Amino acid sequence: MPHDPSASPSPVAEGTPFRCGYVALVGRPNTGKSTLLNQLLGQMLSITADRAQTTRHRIQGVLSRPHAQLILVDSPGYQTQRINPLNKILNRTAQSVGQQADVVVLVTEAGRWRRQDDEILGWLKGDAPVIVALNKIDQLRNVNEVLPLIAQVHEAHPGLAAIVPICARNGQGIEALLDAIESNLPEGEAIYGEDELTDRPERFFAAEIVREKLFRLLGEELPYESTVVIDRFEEEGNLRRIAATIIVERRAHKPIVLGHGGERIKRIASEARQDMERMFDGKVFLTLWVQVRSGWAKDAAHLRSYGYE
Ligand SMILES: Nc1nc2c(ncn2[C@@H]2O[C@H](COP(=O)(O)OP(=O)(O)OP(=O)(O)O)[C@@H](O)[C@H]2O)c(=O)[nH]1
Repeated sequence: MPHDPSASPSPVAEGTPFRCGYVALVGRPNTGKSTLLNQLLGQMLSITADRAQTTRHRIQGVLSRPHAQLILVDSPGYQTQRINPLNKILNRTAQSVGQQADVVVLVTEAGRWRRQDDEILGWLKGDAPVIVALNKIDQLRNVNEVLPLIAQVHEAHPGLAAIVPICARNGQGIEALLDAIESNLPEGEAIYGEDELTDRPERFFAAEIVREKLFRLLGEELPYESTVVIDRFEEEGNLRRIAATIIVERRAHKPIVLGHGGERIKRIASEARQDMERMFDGKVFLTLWVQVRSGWAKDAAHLRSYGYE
């Protein structure tokens, strides 16, 4: 809406503007991305299943702050890094992530700057603002040891939005990192309303874990229009009984997901169950089905037209 200078200023114009956008964590293996994500997860909300499953992003959670909504997304490179040669992945990550995210956080290690870190930064140039998180500062003898590295990275990559030393394991520096991310997000209203967010993320994560296994084990064969629905999620003490359905659009997709003699679906189920047991810290009985439901993708396309993706 055009600004009318004669109108009395809105509260937003007077105060801090609200910011909202997609944030991606990238980096070479073992730098602490998962640990950082877990550190953030404690503060994050998840999205109700319908909305999350319309997307090609893997949304990991939404962080609501007084003046910002941060939507953490996974990058394709991050998802596939275990089944692809490193360079191909980093390249792919860098190529796609700038288009996917409004802010990119390169997670690397304070004591171990590598040539690959420079390469990733080179690839990321020109897209979204990039913040470098120098992780594992607890491994330094003295935290001031990080200062020369900050100067060095700053000189080599003057376009960086921020360089923030952190310890993903104990949470040190995380607030500063969040502030840096927030100030680099575009101004805009929250994408997710309160009614779309839940503070009971387990169900959501169960679906996400199955989706991740599908992605990892099917790779290029993964039918574009597939989704995962949690049919049942029951807790009995430390045991969770979870039933999930992988929905595909065409009959021909079903054998791809099942694999020869059902081998693939068994592996998806077994790996997903192990991840869930780790995440939920308890026993999991997982039942997995594959169902053909023509037409569901049209609904998804309809939801996408709300502007998501
Ligand atoms: N000392 C220390 N170790 C950390 C910190 N953050 C992560 N680590 C350790 O670094 C190792 C790798 O951490 P992950 O979080 O799995 O790293 P990642 O980048 O997700 O790894 P990939 O999944 O291989 O890409 C683990 O052993 C973590 O415990 C930290 O702040 N300090």
